[in-house]
Amino acid sequence: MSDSAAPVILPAQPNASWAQARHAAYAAARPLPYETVPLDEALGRILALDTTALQPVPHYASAAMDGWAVAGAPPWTVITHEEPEVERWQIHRESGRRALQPGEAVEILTGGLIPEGAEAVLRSESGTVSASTPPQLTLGERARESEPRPGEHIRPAGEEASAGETAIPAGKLLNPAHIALAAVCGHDNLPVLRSPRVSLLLTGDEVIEAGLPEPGQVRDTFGPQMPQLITMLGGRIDVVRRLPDRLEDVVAALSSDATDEHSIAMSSGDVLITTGGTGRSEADYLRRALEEVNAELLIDGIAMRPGHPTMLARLEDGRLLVALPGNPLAAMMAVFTIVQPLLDGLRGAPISRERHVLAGVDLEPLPGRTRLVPCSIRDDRAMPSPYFRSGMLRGLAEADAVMVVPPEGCIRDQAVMALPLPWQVNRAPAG
Ligand SMILES: Nc1nc2c(c(=O)[nH]1)N[C@H]1C(S)=C(S)[C@@H](COP(=O)(O)OP(=O)(O)OC[C@H]3O[C@@H](n4cnc5c(N)ncnc54)[C@H](O)[C@@H]3O)O[C@H]1N2
Ligand code: MOO
Repeated sequence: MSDSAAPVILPAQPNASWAQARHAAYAAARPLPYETVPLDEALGRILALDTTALQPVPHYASAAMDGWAVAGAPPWTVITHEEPEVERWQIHRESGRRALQPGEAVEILTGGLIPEGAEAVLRSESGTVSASTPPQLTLGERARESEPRPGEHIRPAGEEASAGETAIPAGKLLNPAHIALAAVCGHDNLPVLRSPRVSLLLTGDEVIEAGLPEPGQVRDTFGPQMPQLITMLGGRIDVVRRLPDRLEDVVAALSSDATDEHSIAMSSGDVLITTGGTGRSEADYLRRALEEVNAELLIDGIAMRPGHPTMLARLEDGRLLVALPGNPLAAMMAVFTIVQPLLDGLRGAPISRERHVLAGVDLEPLPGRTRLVPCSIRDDRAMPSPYFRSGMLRGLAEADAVMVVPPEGCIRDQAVMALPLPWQVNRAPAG
């Protein structure tokens, strides 16, 4: 967290509703301080300060077409310069070297300097130059009757922005066009809000990282994808660590006091994300560890399925901690429900928006619980996947979105909320 940001005090939300949990996570975040990054690293970041034009844009009056800058009425005497030997990069300056008198013209390239006195640019295809000395320029057969109109094909200086004018206001989520505009305005770097650093702490002694697990073991589903998923959501992973299922190791990883060599160095991020161990069994240490480090619980369980044991806490030093359940689908749904809005808030972005879909089937009520169901969109209807249980991944892997089914259920053709998947936001919806 930013040192300057006062923590938001929220009442703990035991068994918060799904919507409360999302908003509490967003509200718990305060945008981080800004940093300055080169233009090619600014894409997707939030602009921290207004970007002004450092000089007029464009910064000189130039030709929009290849041809001749002309003054007065035709025919024009084409002037040439005495010193044609110029370096290649200066070629666009040549046309502006001396002022034109009425009845004169000078060759000009697209982007070339408009000389003083010029009134228009005549396109090369609209003019004919005689072989005489000095050469005379007249309108060619292909010229339009009114050509050239006053000011035609001249891009005036400052047409897009004057010097000092705000070209991109603070708070914008920077897209490629913003970056290009910042370059044109003369910037090499941009001030952007710092991306939230995320430390990922994976628990589960039964979890293996490669090969085929034996009964009682499971393959790790978080390590190979969660860092990239967090990156897609605008975070930056600083460490990924595995913790043994032992209270003192979990406490050490969360603690900013040097309880042992694992302290803070393991998890220095603005946000800590843990996986597993959220339960109340003898083997689950997360709750006890949070108590031991005096964490303030902001969300203690969410009335949703899957993912109900999810927690959000603030550690004494201000870092935020999201405890994801160990079940693979439950953890992913908890990421969409609270990690995404938390990262939105920390990076100064608006809360990511849900969309609406039409339910493709009736879904039974589940009193008191919101269900998050992977679905595919077929014929504009959301069809829930049969692989929706908390340990299953096939449903999400094939999904186009996640339906947010309210506790009272829904009927076919009813509009229900849906979460777009972070890896699909740039794709057209499936039909
Ligand atoms: N008596 C109760 N038992 C359980 C409840 C309950 O309310 N009462 N809730 C169930 C639900 S729902 C969930 S979700 C889980 C939450 O459990 P934990 O967060 O403590 O997670 P673990 O017990 O550590 O693991 C659960 C499950 O997930 C597997 N796992 C863990 N890490 C990974 C990983 N990196 N990759 C793949 N799979 C992982 C782990 O092996 C377990 O099978 O509690 C239920 N029980
Ligand atoms: O809440 Mo658990 O996450 O249903 O599987």
